[in-house]
Amino acid sequence: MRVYACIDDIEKVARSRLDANAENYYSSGAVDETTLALNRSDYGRILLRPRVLRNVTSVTTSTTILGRQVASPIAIAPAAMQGLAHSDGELGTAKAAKNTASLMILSTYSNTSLEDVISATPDLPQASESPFWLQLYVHQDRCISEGLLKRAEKAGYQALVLTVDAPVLGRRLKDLRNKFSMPPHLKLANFDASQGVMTASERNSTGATSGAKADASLTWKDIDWLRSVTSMKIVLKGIMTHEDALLACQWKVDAIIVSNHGGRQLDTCPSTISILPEITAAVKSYSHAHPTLPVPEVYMDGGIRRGTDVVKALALGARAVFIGRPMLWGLVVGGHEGVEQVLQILNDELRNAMALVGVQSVDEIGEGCIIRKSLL
Ligand SMILES: Cc1cc2nc3c(=O)[nH]c(=O)nc-3n(C[C@H](O)[C@H](O)[C@H](O)COP(=O)(O)O)c2cc1C
Ligand SMILES: O=C(O)C(=O)c1ccccc1
Repeated sequence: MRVYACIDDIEKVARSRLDANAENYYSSGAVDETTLALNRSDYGRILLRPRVLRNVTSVTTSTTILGRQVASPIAIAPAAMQGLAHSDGELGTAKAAKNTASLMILSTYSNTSLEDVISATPDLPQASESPFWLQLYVHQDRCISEGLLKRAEKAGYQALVLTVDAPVLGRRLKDLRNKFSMPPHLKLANFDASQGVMTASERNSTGATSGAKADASLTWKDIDWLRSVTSMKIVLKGIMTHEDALLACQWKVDAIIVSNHGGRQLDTCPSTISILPEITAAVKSYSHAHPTLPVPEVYMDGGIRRGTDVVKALALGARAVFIGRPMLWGLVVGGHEGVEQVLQILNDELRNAMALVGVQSVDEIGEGCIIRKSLL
């Protein structure tokens, strides 16, 4: 396939190839798209400090995520309905995850079943090597979600990622105007028709009021319910305040993802990079107060488009970052090869930025690498 210089070049081509329905669904943020824009522009307010003469002949990006060795701190965020991007859908993304030894979170609302995603990578040595986590939207009928979790555990998923920022769906104006709906040739492959799982369009029209099948009644107590039905590790996706970060510590979840859902949920909430320091500080203070207790790992997503963005996120305390739209753009331009190229470009840029900042390993990336203007 064609070789691209950067993620923005891939995005341009991908967006021109999609029909308006899919292009708008993928690119939109909520309402005025204020948060969507901040997720990008706030990286520009953090500057990098190049340290020199430090021997950077062997820069490595390898790290661990929830104890699993990975080649890079850059991982794949869950995104619904990847069949809109490419006929391979989630199978393409899964293949790219395998080929690049990256971690991938599969969305509840995938067009490929969670079992088929795992079988796309049959040559993994053992289930514990599986690079897959499952994102969960809890159904009003809890039995349906329990069934999904049992299937995921059996198939070899290592963690469940509970998305906590979407009790109702954000108002994406273009989708409302287009009356966005999933094309009839696609299915929500983790469910069968009798389970009454809504399509995105149904959720759009009902999500803010009543009748949606996603369970808006979820509270912190439901973490105990999740623990009672699965032994997978638990990750909360969508934490944006220090209060909720502390609650996540108290509820002993394994990890949190600082995320505002790519600016698609509550518009005018802050960018993730601007709120990350507040979250990592809260988790650190909990850890100091409870030195014998394990604390959640902190990851983030939102607006990562450059290797330098990754350095900034790691400098502010994230252990890993997830990419949403860039993965979708890669899938559009080249199926699994396109996603691989996206990961390749970001990892090349990350290694380049690390060498120029003067560090050889991700552990060396810290506050000393950046100059932070006040972001709020
Ligand atoms: C088209 C699209 C679909 C998404 N679907 C889901 C989903 O099913 N579950 C979920 O937790 N997050 C979903 N997200 C949010 C992403 O996981 C992630 O938080 C966000 O895309 C990160 O921002 P970025 O796109 O700027 O990288 C979706 C995002 C997009 C753009
Ligand atoms: O579009 C999204 O961001 C998303 O998370 C979602 C929610 C419901 C159905 C499909 C996707």
